[in-house]
Amino acid sequence: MIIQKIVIILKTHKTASSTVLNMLYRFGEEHNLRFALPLGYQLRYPLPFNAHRVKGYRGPRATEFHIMGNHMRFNKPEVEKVMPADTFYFSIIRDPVALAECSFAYYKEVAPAFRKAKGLGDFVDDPNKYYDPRLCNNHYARNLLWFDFGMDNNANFSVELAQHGEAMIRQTFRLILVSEYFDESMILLRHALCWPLDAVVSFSLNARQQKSGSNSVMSGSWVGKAAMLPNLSLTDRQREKLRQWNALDWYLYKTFNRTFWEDIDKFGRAQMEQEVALLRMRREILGRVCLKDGGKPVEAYRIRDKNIRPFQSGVVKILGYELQPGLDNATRTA
Ligand SMILES: Nc1ncnc2c1ncn2[C@@H]1O[C@H](COP(=O)(O)OS(=O)(=O)O)[C@@H](OP(=O)(O)O)[C@H]1O
Repeated sequence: MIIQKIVIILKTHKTASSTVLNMLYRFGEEHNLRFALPLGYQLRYPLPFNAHRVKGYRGPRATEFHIMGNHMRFNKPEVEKVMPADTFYFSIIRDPVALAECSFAYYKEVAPAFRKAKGLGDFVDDPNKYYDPRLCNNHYARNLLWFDFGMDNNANFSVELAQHGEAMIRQTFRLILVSEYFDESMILLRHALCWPLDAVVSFSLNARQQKSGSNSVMSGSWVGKAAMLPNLSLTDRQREKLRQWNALDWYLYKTFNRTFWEDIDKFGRAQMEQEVALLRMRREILGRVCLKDGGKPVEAYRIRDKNIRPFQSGVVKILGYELQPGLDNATRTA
């Protein structure tokens, strides 16, 4: 089996995709691979991807890139101009309810549909009161996965449409990972790419600080702002309504979740358990070596090295890691 070095991840939003992309960056750097990076901010998102947004692009297949993974709205013909024909396409999905919670918290001030809603529950009780499909950035509020895959997130749900979208995805993407089963996803990915286990060991990035009062990393300044946190609590009925509101995403999630477990059955459940256990062990060892306080994510201001502080958006805090002091350079950059 040959190590696959030419890959694209369609970096869907709020699905743990930054954690995955970070691994691709690490693998690419180790193997001297060339990245298709955005010319400026992002790859034209939320507009459909255009090859000219890639730094160093000089026409169809003029420059061979190995890895592409920044946020984009998928647009196959343009992607094919940048990436070689034997590129391995994959992506990652997340339960639309969890995705909506994360998106609401993160894009509360960015998506007009979320801005006026007091909480996610209010929003979903009457989404049409808040949601105008014509307004920029409202795609964060409805069928965000479907949108990122390049399709119309405002289309009315029908089984035919959903199946058509599914078929388009299957035609191009060899693997769809599932955020809720991140470790199992990493094992499937590493086998599909013939990568060593250590290439898929990672620490979760972009975690959102969850609740006030429940976390030992809380600080005085944070407690003071807790009242501004968006209300994300949902009843079972509201969860169901969220699935209906995001019916296209819900279809994708159910369908590809099924395929994911079929793939695991083909791989072998026992083998999967063994590899997941190994992966977790490697992560724990690395955490003890590299991260302070056993690797517990902390608020950005606690991280002394400003270069590794996580990007912040909205009113929720995005957590990062404080490195173990005194790491030698080789360990630090590995
Ligand atoms: N390994 C792993 N397993 C499960 N979940 C994980 C993992 N890594 C990141 N995350 C969660 O993914 C959310 C951030 O997603 P993204 O990195 O895709 O966000 S972004 O679109 O790039 O801004 C964010 O979710 P929330 O915490 O619910 O906001 C992260 O906690």
